[in-house]
Amino acid sequence: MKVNSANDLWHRCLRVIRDNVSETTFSTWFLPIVPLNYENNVFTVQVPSQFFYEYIEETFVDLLRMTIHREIGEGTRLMYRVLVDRTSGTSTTIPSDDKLKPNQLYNAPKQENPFARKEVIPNIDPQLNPIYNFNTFVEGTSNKLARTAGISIGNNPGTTIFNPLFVYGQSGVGKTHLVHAIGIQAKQTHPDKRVLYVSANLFQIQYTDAVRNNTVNDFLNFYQSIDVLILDDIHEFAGKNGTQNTFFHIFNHLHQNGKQLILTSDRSPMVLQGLEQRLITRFKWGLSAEISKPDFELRKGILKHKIFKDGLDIDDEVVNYIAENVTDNIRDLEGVIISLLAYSTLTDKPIDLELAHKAVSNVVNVTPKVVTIEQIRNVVCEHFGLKIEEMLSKRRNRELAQARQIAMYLAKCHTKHSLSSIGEMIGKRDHATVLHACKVVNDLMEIDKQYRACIQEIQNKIKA
Ligand SMILES: Nc1ncnc2c1ncn2[C@@H]1O[C@H](COP(=O)(O)OP(=O)(O)OP(=O)(O)O)[C@@H](O)[C@H]1O
Repeated sequence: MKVNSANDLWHRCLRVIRDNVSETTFSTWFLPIVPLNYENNVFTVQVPSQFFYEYIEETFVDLLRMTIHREIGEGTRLMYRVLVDRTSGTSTTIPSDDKLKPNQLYNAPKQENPFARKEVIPNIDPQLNPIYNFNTFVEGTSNKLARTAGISIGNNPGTTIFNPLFVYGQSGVGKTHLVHAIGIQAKQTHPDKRVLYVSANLFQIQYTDAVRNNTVNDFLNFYQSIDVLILDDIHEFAGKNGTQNTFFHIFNHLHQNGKQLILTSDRSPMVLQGLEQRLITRFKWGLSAEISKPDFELRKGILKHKIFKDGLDIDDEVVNYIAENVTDNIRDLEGVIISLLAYSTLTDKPIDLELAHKAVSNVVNVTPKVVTIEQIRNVVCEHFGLKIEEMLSKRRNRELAQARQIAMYLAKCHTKHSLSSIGEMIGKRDHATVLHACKVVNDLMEIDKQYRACIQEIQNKIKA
C-alpha cells in the first residue's frame, strides 16, 4: 500500500482517537504522528522523539491497538520510526510492544546525536558545594539512618538497596547538606561517574526552556546519561504535570540501568501531594529516611563544631543556652553563631550569656518554659533514683532530706508558687522548712563545686 493509503488509514484512526481523548492530548500526542507506510500487516508511523515514543507506548498503547485493529484490521502490527536527529532526519525503528521496557529501548541501535558524544566525555560539573561534605556533617540520632545510608551510597552508588534514597524532613534539618555529601563521596570513590546535583526548581526551569526551544529530546538524553542524580526539593514538582512526566521517564531509565537516584522532600512520600501516584510508588522502592528535628545533643554538637571551625572561644554555659533555645532549625543555630561573632567584634565585648541572649532573641521567640512543681519532683527523684512516694513521705533519712531540699529550692527558683504551697506539695512541710531548704542549698552551692554541678545538671534536665 502506498503512503497515501497509509495517510487515509491513519486519518480514520485519528477520528476514533479524537473521540477518546481530550483536545489537548489529541493535538499534543497524536497530530505530530506521521503515517509512513502500511505493508505486510505492518503499519509504520514516524514519531518526533524517543521520549514521544515512550510516552505513547506507556499511555496510549491500548487505545492505539484497539483503534488500529478496528480501522485497519485484526493482526495489524504497529511500528514506530523514531526521529533521532531532526536536522539530518536520522531515525530508528522500534515495534510497538507494551511489554517493552525502557532499558530494552535504550539498548536499541546506537544513535548519533549531540549527547552520544557527551557520553564519551564523562565529566560534567556536578554542582556540588565542597563545604557540604561528610566531615562537616555532624551525626545525631535524628539523622543517623539517612547519614549511614548516605555513606553506603557514596561508596557504592547504584548498587546498594537504597535506590532511590528519599530523604525527607522539615526545612533546615540538613537534607541538602547530606545529599551534597553523598555526591561528593560518590565522586571521590568513583571519579569517572557523572554525578549531578540539581534543585527541583532548576530542573523545572530547564524543562520549560527545553519545551520552548523544542529541545526536550536533548534534555532527556542529558539527564538519562547521569550516573548519580541528586534532585533536591522534589515536592516542588507538585501540580507540574509536564515536568513530572518527564522526570518519570528519566527516573525509569536511570533506575533500570542501575544508576543512583537521591531525592529530597519536605515530607514523606506517603503524604506528598500534587504528585502522580506512579512517581510516589517509585519513590518508595528504595529507602525513605527522615531527618527529624535535631535533639539537644546534636544541636550542641553542631554548635561546638562550628565554633571550633570558626576558631571562636565560647563557654559551655553559652553553648548550652543557645542549644536549649534554638530548637527547630540548624540554619538558625548557624545564624546565632554569625551574629555572636559580629556583635562581639563590633562592640569589642566577650561572647557571654548576655550577648547570646540578644543574638538568640533575634532568631527565635525566647519564652521561658513553664515549669511545674510536679515536673521538678519527677526530675529530682529520677536523678537520685528515688520514688515519688518516698519524697512525699514523712521519712527523714539524709538522702531523702537532701532531695526534698533541692526540689524545694528549684521550685522556688523556677515557679511562682508561694513557700507554703511549695512546702505543701513537697512532703506537706511548712513555709519555714522551705525557706531553710533554700538557704541550705544556696550555701552549699557557694562552697561545693560538685554540688553546684549536680544542681546545674538537674536544672538542665528540667528545662530540656
Ligand atoms: N548534621 C549537620 N551537621 C552540620 N551542619 C548541619 C547539619 N545539618 C544541617 N546543617 C547545616 O544547616 C544548614 C541548613 O541545612 P540544609 O540546607 O541542608 O537544610 P535543608 O533540610 O535542606 O533545608 P531546606 O529544606 O530549607 O532546603 C546548612 O548550612 C547545613 O550545613
